[in-house]
Amino acid sequence: MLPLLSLLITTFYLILVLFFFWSGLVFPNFPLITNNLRGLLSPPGRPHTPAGCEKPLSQEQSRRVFTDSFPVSPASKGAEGSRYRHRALLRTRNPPPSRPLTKVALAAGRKWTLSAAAAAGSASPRSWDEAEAQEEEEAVGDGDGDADADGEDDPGHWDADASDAAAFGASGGGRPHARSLAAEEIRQMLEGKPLADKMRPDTLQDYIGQSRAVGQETLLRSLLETNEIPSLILWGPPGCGKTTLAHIIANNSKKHSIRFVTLSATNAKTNDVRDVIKQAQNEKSFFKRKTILFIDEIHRFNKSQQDTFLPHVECGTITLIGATTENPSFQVNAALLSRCRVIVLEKLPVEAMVTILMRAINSLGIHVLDSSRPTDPLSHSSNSSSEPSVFIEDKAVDTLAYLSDGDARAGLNGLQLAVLARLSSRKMFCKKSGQTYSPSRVLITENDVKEGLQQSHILYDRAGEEHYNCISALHKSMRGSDQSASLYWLARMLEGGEDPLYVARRLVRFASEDIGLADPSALTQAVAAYQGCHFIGMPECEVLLAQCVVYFARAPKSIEVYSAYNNVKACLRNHQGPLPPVPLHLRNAPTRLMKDLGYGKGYKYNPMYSEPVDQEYLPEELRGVDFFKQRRC
Ligand SMILES: Nc1ncnc2c1ncn2[C@@H]1O[C@H](COP(=O)(O)OP(=O)(O)OP(=O)(O)O)[C@@H](O)[C@H]1O
Repeated sequence: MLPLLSLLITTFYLILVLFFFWSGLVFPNFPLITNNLRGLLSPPGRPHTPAGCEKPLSQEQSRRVFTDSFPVSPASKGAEGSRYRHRALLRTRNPPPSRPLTKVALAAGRKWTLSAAAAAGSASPRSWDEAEAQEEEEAVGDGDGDADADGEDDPGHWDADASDAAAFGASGGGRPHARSLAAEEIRQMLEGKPLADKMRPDTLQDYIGQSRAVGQETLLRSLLETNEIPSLILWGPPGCGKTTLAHIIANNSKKHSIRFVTLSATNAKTNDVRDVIKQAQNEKSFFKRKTILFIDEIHRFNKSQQDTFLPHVECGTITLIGATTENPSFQVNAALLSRCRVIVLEKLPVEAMVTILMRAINSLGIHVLDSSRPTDPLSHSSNSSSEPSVFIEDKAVDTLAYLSDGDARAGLNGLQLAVLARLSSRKMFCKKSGQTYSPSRVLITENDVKEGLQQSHILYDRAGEEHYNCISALHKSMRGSDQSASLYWLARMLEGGEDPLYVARRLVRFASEDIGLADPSALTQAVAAYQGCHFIGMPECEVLLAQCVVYFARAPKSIEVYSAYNNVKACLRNHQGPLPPVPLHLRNAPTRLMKDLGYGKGYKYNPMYSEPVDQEYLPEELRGVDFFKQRRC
């Protein structure tokens, strides 16, 4: 009886455990893995069709899905990341029939075309949209880099980038005309994910500019090509391509079975880092698999968090790639810095910006209008298509390239906003008129792109290095009596959102440090400007600061007091032993006792003398020292 009972209990528990595994409660990936394991084990003649997949997967695809089913990093949110990849692979097999035309469909070597998509009507559009919405949520929740660097991107999308580049000659700066697309199609393509993200290149061939860092002859390029990735700190202004370079390295390393894990210092905790390191150690010891850890905005980790990486970078458990907009000499631990190669990425030059913008414009199917040929595209009726074509002035592209100030993200997103705004306003007009829509063409002008960019092109980081760079440039321009440069740096800070009181405080200091007694009223001016800023605030106070800055640039300069005072400070700091006592005759004697002790004795009260008074004011041992002439005492 007893053995039967224990057999029953054991069987019950076994069923319970199996149920938990199967339902994914204990190990959320289990159903996914078993589903795909079936595919892996299925005989070559009978390819396996996983749930949700219209067509059967080949054995190789099943194998990829199977291995990808395991969580690889906390950044990929474990099971969620693998589900994402799973769906992504399904997506390549089952393109959504209802999905609007994406740039995938525009490029040569496209994955599917509009008509092909329309023909493949069996997959449920509803479930497809739901899956996509969920994926987008996950991508937002995980942070940008997670999705990108862990290989969780939509393969259809990213694969298309490479073919886009091939189709449009991405590295060339020319402006080939794109295939005409209807405005509505373009609008749909632009909605959702930012254009900058959609256009992120996958390969070094598509990575524009930055030739000093990753040009043909550079060491980094050869290291990347041979997949010998050293620990790196990528330093450069926003939107210059740091994350993109990491994304390219990630793509490359995946081909060589190297794990690439992404964390962002804005939301990752020390424990997340520890988890990654632990996993990297396991991978290294059990599977001899390397791990590259990409930390976006590494400067946001404090010194002790940065210390966590040190021993693991040192012993090669992880290869660290950090991205920062801040000067790493100040923001990254010296010990960590000495173990990494610092790659300085620069603001993208205008030509590179034009190339990047043209790649996007072409992929959107927008026509560039040559301003040297004065034709009015709006006056022509549309061609064969019932919808209008979209045009952009070539000078609008140039302006966008100039104004985005080397920030490709600002440029691409500015383009996206300009096009969307133009297309939406056209739509509104149609609604108001209440008439049937008559086909016309849409032109994006220079003004549209300026509005699209708005203020975002002014590069100014109030909390970071740019703040110090600009105030230093202002100070030096005033010292050098260059009034135009002084005004320029002032405006650059104020337009970038700098606190006017911060500038005013610097002016108070400048009045004494650089003008000093050459024009003592400078200090009055500066204090008045400070108070004026305090009273009226921005934007009214900008002219107060401008007046003060120009006054200072024009004023005579003297550092006499400033340097003499520095000499005194140096004298005090260098003094050996106890400081000399205050001479008795200079001491005040408010009480009888003090008088009896000799305080104030022999002091000559100057107003009582008609002649200059011969009296010592310095301590005995400093007699005769002139701080205005000599530094040593
Ligand atoms: N060198 C480049 N070639 C082609 N496209 C680029 C390049 N640099 C940037 N881009 C485009 O600009 C977008 C933003 O670039 P990225 O995210 O790499 O900037 P970043 O330097 O990491 O900026 P941040 O410091 O603000 O994170 C990319 O998605 C890509 O579309």
